[in-house]
Amino acid sequence: MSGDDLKRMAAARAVEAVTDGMRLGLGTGSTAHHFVALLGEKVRGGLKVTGVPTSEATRAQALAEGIPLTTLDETPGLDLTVDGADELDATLRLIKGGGGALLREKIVAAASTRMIVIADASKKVETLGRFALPIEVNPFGLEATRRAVAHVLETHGLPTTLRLRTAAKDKAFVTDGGHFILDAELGAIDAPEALAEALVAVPGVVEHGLFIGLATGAILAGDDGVVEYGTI
Ligand SMILES: O=C[C@H](O)[C@H](O)[C@H](O)COP(=O)(O)O
Repeated sequence: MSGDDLKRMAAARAVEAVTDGMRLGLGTGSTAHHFVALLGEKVRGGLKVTGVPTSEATRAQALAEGIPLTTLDETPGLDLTVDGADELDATLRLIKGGGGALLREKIVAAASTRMIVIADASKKVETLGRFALPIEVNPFGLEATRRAVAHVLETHGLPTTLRLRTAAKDKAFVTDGGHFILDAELGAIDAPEALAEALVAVPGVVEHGLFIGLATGAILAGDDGVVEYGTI
């Protein structure tokens, strides 16, 4: 089975957890894309939900699918967010932001009673850090912020190389919020909670891709089938 088939399989299981009247956070990325497409089919079949998209890309997809949308200003509390992840560990700590949507994803997940992660089974790791940690920063003072972030990494015994994420033609990638992303190749993050706290304390850091205490369940699809963790 292809990786994309596995993502769709995980998304299909998550759609089963959606019930009439739910206020949903709609994730971003290739796995969440399957979820939004499958949810759209259900909505066209009569399911009544409202969604808050976590990116402009997901907003456009959800609108095309006919999914009614709301905002966190109109609807500050959500029942369930379904989103992909770049990595997750056994305690449902995540790295997210490979697609650059981490800030809105984290705000939406934090506003949700439940968050279900959907992914192919290859995303599960023993120790977070194989995937480069995205750190979203304000463009103002980029070099000073980069130095301060490198210092935090050094004090946590981690590699300090930070790569400014680029888009087409070597231009800096710009998030939906107008920020840049520094990707940190860390290898293994032994103390994600401490690192998360230290990173948000750096002026200029808007958010980082460590999602801790947000996911309440996970659906992972592998060649042997679907495995669920936590509460679905
Ligand atoms: O910024 C992007 C998000 O955090 C995605 O949910 C994450 O990168 C996983 O994406 P995918 O499902 O495409 O692997």
